[in-house]
Amino acid sequence: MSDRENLLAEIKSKGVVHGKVVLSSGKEADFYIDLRRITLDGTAAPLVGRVMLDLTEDLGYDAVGGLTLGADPVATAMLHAAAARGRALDAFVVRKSQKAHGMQRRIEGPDVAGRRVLAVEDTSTTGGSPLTAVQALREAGAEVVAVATIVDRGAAAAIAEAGLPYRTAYDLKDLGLA
Ligand SMILES: O=P(O)(O)OC[C@H]1O[C@H](OP(=O)(O)OP(=O)(O)O)[C@H](O)[C@@H]1O
Ligand SMILES: O=C(O)c1cc(=O)[nH]c(=O)[nH]1
Repeated sequence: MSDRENLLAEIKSKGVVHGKVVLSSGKEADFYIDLRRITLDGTAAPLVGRVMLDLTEDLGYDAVGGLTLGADPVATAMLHAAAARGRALDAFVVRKSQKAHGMQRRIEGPDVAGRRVLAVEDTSTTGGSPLTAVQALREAGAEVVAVATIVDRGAAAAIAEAGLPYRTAYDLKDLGLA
């Protein structure tokens, strides 16, 4: 099986939780896709790195990250998968608010100013989380080339409205949820 097929099987078996939940946006849903159970899983996380690199390989970026916490292990999986392929790819973490002490940074990691960066998420429903990261990255002087998620739950229109390309490895149909 390919990495993409293997990762889909991992998500279906370990990441989908059925039952009433309140989402980040405040909306209610009948299922939750808990991708922390995938991006922090020793078998699935390396697949995440390779699948997300393959999905975005034509985009020409040299740093990757997004809004903490969901985006963080996606970005580091990509960093390590890129290193294994001989490619130097930096990661960064966008804080939900600027740190009040220490370096007082909103974006942690190597500087992103003047660089082409990819904004990632584990999953997105409204686009709100990746677009918050995009705004912070643009304020920091980065050029955001696109947004990419592992599983899309419906964020395409919001991301297109922000003028950005959007890539997703899987949608709800792939998971048998739509
Ligand atoms: O904002 P949306 O585009 O609709 O996407 C949904 C968000 O919900 C989850 O994070 P959550 O807000 O639960 O926070 P966490 O990453 O800190 O767990 C997920 O990781 C996305 O960031
Ligand atoms: O919209 C969300 O908050 C959300 C949905 C989902 O399936 N998984 C997740 O982590 N967040």
